[in-house]
Amino acid sequence: MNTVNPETSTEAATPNTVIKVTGVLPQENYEVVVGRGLLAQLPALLGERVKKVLVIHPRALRLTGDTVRDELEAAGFTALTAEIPDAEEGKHIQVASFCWEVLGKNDFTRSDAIVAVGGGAVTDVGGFVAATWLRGVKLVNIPTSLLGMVDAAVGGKTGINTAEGKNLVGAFHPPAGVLVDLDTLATLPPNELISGMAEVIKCGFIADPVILDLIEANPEAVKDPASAVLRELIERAIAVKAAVVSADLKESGQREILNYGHTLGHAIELVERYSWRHGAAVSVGMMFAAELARSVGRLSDADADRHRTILDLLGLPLSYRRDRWQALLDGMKRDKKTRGDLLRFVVLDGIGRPGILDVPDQSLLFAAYQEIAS
Ligand SMILES: NC(=O)c1ccc[n+]([C@@H]2O[C@H](COP(=O)([O-])OP(=O)(O)OC[C@H]3O[C@@H](n4cnc5c(N)ncnc54)[C@H](O)[C@@H]3O)[C@@H](O)[C@H]2O)c1
Ligand SMILES: O=C(O)C(=O)C[C@@H](O)[C@H](O)[C@H](O)COP(=O)(O)O
Ligand SMILES: [Zn+2]
Repeated sequence: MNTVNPETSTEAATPNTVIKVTGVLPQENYEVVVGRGLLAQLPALLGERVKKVLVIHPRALRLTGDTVRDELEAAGFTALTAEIPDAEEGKHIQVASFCWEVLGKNDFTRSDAIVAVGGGAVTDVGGFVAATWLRGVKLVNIPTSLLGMVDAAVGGKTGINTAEGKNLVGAFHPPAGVLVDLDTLATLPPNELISGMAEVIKCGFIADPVILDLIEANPEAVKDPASAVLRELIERAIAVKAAVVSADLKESGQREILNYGHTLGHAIELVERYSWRHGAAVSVGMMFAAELARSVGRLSDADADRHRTILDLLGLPLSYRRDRWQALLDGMKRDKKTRGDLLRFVVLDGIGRPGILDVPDQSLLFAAYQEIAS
């Protein structure tokens, strides 16, 4: 990891960083490369057996998608693009079906590949298409949002939404590699960068307190896509995620900690019909989890209050509508961590000390919600 003096420095001349993800099977091992100008690495990542590549990208990133296709064509691949609806609209069964149709009509075989280029929504649905086409073909992720870089493109969770909730259909399908090209952040809207910071902060709370210290010391530098401090945060967050998924790819236990703030967060996204950014919803979800942990005596006042301080410092939301409690509760019941009637939450016993809280008593949840409701 490139530790830097953050205030003024940029990271433009920093060499690429490689973070390894390991698994039980050989195909679960891959590298996340962080740097600039990384497209040149794509042909080697795909390998010589791959002849055809489908580049899946959102409409909003047509230029980037076309650039990737052209680079692949120049390297001798047959490359096609599938342009899909932007953001959460893309995480839909009809979009997956459209991609399957393109793959079928163009005779994609098991030795061909998919490259997902875009934010987390695109790597989620592109990954789902890769996981399901012929029961699994090679996938390379090129995340272009901060959230995609630090979280969605890494770890092999792929999926789509259904009318009942977020990510309810999906598969674990690790990519063959992830190219985190920091050049792509130049065009990312500021609110999307802030949304991605919520997942970075999540990694700080569950595993790496240095992340929190860096943000508190440099609240402006973290919003600058060229800053050295942002790069260090990206690498630290990826390192947290890589370590967790290397230990527990299929979420049989430890991986649940990456869901910190998501039980309420996903319910807010559903209630808001996906008009909220994922990171914004997770921010409120972390506030809720902190209040819950405080209320049962697991988290100190100081550590719970630090949630408010740091999320507020970046302008992330801290509260949600009081009158939506019942709808939120209904949404939370469909969370994947739920077992029967038992709602389960990732909570902290301290910064960097995540655990699970089983909640059979809904009045406990309601009381904690009152602390963040507006
Ligand atoms: N699979 C996982 O482990 C995992 C982890 C975290 C989040 N997610 C999922 O990721 C999604 C959120 O990802 P997101 O925040 O990247 O949202 P997103 O994919 O909707 O992208 C956000 C917006 O930014 C635009 N965009 C992306 N890169 C850009 C760029 N470089 N320049 C200009 N515009 C750009 C997109 O087109 C979109 O409009 C959610 O669906 C969430 O559930 C998945
Ligand atoms: O990788 C994981 O595991 C996570 O939980 C990361 C989350 O940030 C991400 O939003 C994930 O998609 C949530 O997964 P879900 O299983 O709760 O749908
Ligand atoms: Zn998330």
